[in-house]
Amino acid sequence: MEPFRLSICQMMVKNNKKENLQKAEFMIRKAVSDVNSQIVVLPEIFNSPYSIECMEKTAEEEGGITTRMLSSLAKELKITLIGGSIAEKADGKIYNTSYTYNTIGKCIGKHRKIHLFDVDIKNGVRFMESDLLSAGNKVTVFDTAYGKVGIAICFDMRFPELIRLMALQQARIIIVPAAFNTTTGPAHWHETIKMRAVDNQVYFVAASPARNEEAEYHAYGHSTICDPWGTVLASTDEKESIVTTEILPDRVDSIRNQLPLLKLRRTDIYNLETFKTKK
Ligand SMILES: NC(=O)CCC(=O)C(=O)O
Repeated sequence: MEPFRLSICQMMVKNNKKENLQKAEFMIRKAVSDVNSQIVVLPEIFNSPYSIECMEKTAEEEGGITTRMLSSLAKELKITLIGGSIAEKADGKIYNTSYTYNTIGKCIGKHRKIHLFDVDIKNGVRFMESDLLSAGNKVTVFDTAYGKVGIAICFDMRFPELIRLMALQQARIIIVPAAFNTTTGPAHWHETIKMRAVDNQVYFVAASPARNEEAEYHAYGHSTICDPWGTVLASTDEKESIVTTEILPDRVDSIRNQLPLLKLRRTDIYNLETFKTKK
């Protein structure tokens, strides 16, 4: 498969949905016009500040203003657009949901965050997503023009079993719209990205918003793209920027052939199981 370019738009998210949508559009267009990216990725909750109050206010149904914009941009620019995530209203509940659109504007992937970020860290961050959000219950892997892609959202990436399941379902690129913070980011962000890439021999793409010092929740930033050998191909600091790299899809096979971790698992001794979930 041919190499292609992938960009993360590490955008500054403000307390104004319309401005956030305009900023996302501006940065997506720039990633395409400046570096000709074929896959463009937005961060977690890109149309609203990451807070319970703001997510509740900005939540929208599928087919609302945000997903319409994502679909039409993907179609116009002929890109695969991983639309970060938004607060999605459905069935009287609210989910943290990521939508992916292909070059004809069709939704080809939808992931609802499975692991809700309910933490209380001494002298650090306290966040209770479950005060508002319901959890998704599906592992999300789908076909794209660039091979199979798996999507997880932020806290999901801390659960190695989930990412391994994606690799076992043939995902070659794992893309994670995220928003770590200034407590857990410096401690765990870089290591987690690297280990998930190395364990599963996948490209691992973690997209954060830029840090807004005026917001209640301070995102860590440092959007990063790591290759299947654990080499960081591109990264940034906490400021607004576009992070781009070239992806060589054949590198996944090359690394897996030389160091056949997935093949050498001892599934006679241990295995991973998934369960049928309630709707
Ligand atoms: N939005 C999130 O899920 C935050 C996850 C996070 O910061 C972490 O440390 O994990």
